[in-house]
Amino acid sequence: MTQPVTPAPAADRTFQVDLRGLVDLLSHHLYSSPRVYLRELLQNAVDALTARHTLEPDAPAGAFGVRLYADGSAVRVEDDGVGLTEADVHTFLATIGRSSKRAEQLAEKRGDFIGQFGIGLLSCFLVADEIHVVSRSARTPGAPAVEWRGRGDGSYTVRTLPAGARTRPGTTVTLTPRADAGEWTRPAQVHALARHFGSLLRHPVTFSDVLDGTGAPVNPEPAPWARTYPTPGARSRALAAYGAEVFGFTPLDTIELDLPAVGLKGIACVLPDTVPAGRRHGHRVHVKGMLLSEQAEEILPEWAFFVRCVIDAESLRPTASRESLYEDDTLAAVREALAERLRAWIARAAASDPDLLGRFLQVHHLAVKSLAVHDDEILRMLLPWLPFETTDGHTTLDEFARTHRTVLVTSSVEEFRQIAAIASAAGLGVVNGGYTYDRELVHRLPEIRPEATVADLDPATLTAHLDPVDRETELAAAPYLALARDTLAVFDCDVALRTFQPASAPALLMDSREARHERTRSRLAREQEGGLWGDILGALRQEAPRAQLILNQLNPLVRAAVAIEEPELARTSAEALYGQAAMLSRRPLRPAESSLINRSFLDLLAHALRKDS
Ligand SMILES: Nc1ncnc2c1ncn2[C@@H]1O[C@H](COP(=O)(O)OP(=O)(O)OP(=O)(O)O)[C@@H](O)[C@H]1O
Repeated sequence: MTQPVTPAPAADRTFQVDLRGLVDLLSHHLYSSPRVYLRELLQNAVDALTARHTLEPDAPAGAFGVRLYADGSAVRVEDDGVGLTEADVHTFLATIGRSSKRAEQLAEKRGDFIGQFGIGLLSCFLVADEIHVVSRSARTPGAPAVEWRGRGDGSYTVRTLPAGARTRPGTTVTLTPRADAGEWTRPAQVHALARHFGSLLRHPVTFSDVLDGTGAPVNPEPAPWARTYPTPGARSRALAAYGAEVFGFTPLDTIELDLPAVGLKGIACVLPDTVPAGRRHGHRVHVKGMLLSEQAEEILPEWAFFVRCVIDAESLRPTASRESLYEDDTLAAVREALAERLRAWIARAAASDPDLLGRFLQVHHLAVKSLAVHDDEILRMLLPWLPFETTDGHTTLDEFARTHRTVLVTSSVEEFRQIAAIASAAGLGVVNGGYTYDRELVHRLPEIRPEATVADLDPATLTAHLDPVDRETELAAAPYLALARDTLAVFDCDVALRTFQPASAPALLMDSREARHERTRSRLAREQEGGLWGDILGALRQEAPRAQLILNQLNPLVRAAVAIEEPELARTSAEALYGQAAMLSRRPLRPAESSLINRSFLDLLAHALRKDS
């Protein structure tokens, strides 16, 4: 008997990490641009100040700060923050993915800090091969100052410094940029980046150009919404000026945003120009003053594409790259609350500032229409004010409904073009329902104006309402109509004679897109007769609806045409009437139609010249 083989216990092993590869991956592939190294250094310094203030709660607000220095050959960031002991350096600085900001025994809450992942410092390898840190801990005042040098290959050294090396608590990080990173580390650029990322930071930050000895505060003033102003007018002018400075346009209006629950403040700038529907703009998002993203889309719903915002929030969570926000419940609630704020602004304008509302709708009616389709409240507030194309020109629906008890609406722009002139001559009020949202919105008018009636208008309905001609005229015109039908048979077009206003319109071409598609399909089925496609297309066949050319008996040209005796000229005149009516409908012409228009024009010209000679 053979003994069962007992498998040897599996040995526990540990992943091997190629440090150089890991550092390269995190530092080069997480961030969008090398410039973020400065944001990460500033953020670490600011987080260290936050920890220091928690440690020394009685210290005055501006007691601890951050100082940046650059001279073209080095960038130095010095802070009066909480600092590090040698043990801290091993644990936090030298361990990728370890962050002091997650440690549970901390008095501060994790939410007090901007950082949390323990990888931000690696971004320094985007511009330098070595990170040099000197630090003294405020938590352990007796501990000596410590020096750490971390290199891009994953190696590092630590040593304690002599007692006099750094007397005050805090940390200094020095980078010696690589030759290829000069663009990001020259003094003027460091200053510009510090202002870009740090202009709203709440701790004092200064910049010094060591070469020319100049220095300047990076964030000399609080955020514009945190300042006090002599009057409400001065406040709104200052906020608009700030919007113009950051976005490069003068806002049509500036909406203040304030959500105390998440410590969010900021402004929404209403764009002064139309934006293509659906195109979303990025917003500038600061967290605890630090600029995280200029292109954050996620703080507002899609319909809000008529504003760009600058916000500063306490409790939104950035992702590891820091260039977007975590999609969590807080973000969803913020989005909802900000949307509510924009709605309230629209409601206020509709209720009490018709001038502002008019300017807003002139530019953004498309955005508002897309919003009104899904939002009953906006629909109720704004539908009467929205502009539509109608047989009375461009007008608001409210105005239009006042003169037309029954509002007729077409389902395509083409149909509107075909029948607008005739319908308005007959006293009918028609709205062009062919543009996105328009037909749907017009049909909802009775919800807010119960006295209004809305009905669809299609070409067939209108044709039925055109007056027939008397029997005698019909008989006299029969030969011409037969010839015209024969000439236009290639376009599947019937020809009829009616009387309608305006008399100046010689002919109407009644056709719809569906009818044209149906005719194309039938034609293909005929061409493919017998084949697989012929069977399939044939099975789908319906009675192919025909186009209709309706000639206007009231029009002098038509009267002259039906009396033409010369058959060639009669054919040409029918073609010319068809071509003119097709052009008036402004739909794209088929190649056969374009050549028909060409041919009939040249024939008529030749005829006229022959007659004159
Ligand atoms: N200026 C500083 N002062 C004190 N401690 C610092 C400073 N800079 C870095 N540290 C320490 O090094 C740790 C790692 O920093 P790093 O920037 O890599 O990550 P983080 O800030 O914790 O998180 P994130 O990756 O989200 O930025 C920090 O948690 C902190 O303990």
